Amino acid sequence: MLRWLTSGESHGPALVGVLEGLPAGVELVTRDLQDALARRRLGYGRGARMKFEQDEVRVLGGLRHGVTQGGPLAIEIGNTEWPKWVEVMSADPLDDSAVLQRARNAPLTRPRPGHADLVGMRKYGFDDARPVLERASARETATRVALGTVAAHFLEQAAGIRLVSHVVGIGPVSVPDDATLPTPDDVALLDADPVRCLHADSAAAMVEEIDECHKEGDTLGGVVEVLAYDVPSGLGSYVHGDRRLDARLAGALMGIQAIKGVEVGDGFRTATRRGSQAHDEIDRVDGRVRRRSNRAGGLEGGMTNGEILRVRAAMKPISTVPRALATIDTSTGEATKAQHQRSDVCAVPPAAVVAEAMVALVLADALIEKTGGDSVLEVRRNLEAYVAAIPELLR
Ligand SMILES: Cc1cc2nc3c(=O)[nH]c(=O)nc-3n(C[C@H](O)[C@H](O)[C@H](O)COP(=O)(O)O)c2cc1C
Ligand SMILES: C=C(O[C@@H]1CC(C(=O)O)=C[C@@H](OP(=O)(O)O)[C@H]1O)C(=O)O
Repeated sequence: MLRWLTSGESHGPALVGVLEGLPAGVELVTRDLQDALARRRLGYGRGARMKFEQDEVRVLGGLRHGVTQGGPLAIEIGNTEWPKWVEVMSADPLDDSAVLQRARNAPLTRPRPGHADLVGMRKYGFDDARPVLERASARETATRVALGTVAAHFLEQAAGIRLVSHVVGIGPVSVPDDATLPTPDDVALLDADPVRCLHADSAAAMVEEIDECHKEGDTLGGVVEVLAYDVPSGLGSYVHGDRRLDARLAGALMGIQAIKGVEVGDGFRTATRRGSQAHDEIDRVDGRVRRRSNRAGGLEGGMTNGEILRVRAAMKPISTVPRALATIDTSTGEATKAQHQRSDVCAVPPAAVVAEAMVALVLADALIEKTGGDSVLEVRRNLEAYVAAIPELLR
């Protein structure tokens, strides 16, 4: 079993991620994590913080001389904004009243609609939204990307599985259904595109939509897609709901801040079709079992079926709307406008990178579940034995 946990606040000293259950022998260097984190910072429409903050990565455990050791992998990502927040986020009490009176330390009492602020204050008994927003913030997704990068290295080295993510919609602009799917070889091209989209006309229209929205003091959401290539057939299971890989992928994707819907394969579009147009007919071509289409997105009965795995996640528009939304002041009960200092206009491109990381973690867990194994070599050997044992007529 592969488990992961993250800790840390948006403006605290650092975020920390722990990955437990990873086999030994995964080759990885700190630079790989830095590159993946840099990819998460890309994207047209991100706010000021992305420009002046860096992700300072340090591997604290589980990696030696560029190879995982089988023990929990611990990764620290320093918040370079920390020096400005030392007082606000101090772990120990502040006892100097002058310090407490500084504006930055004042309680936040104008909860922002669409954020965790209001309910978090009720639930955890705070009279200040600060502790709520610090942990609810999507800053935490940096840790997920770091952990997901480790999982992706494992998947490729143990099983040849490779992933790629891209943006298929921003606001009202969507990539046409028949657009060519990107492959893992397109990652550099996707990184170079401001909205992580290879369909040039759609990408241009998305940038235009972001500019328009920015001018009007508004925000945008969109849809991202993750593709996994060369996934062996038989990861996940139909035998119980919580073992279905589609359920596990949906849970992991819905666990990302601002994700409000998940589709597997053609997803909601499948519901509008007749059965004859909804499924992927089975054929035998050159002695191999093949599908005539991949509407199911590589998943049937909660298991991978050997086709390209394809999942989408819908992100709601950024909640901190510059043209501030109505709220109440929780210290007076009076009507006011929600607190706002700075924010992204659109964070759909980075959400694609985060979604890819979550899919990598779930697939890595499912692969280890199928093969067992304490080292990359053992996982590979077990996977090869499983595949070799599939009867010829089922291959
Ligand atoms: C990569 C990424 C960046 C985000 N940036 C912002 C932001 O700058 N401002 C904002 O209000 N929300 C941002 N969000 C969304 C909020 O974190 C999220 O809406 C909030 O925590 C409430 O959670 P919920 O939308 O899942 O209910 C971002 C989300 C992601 C995935
Ligand atoms: C810091 C990141 O994203 C942040 C996510 C976020 C939110 O509310 O989720 C709000 C913004 O932070 P702040 O309120 O400090 O400007 C984003 O910049 C990041 O992705 O690294």
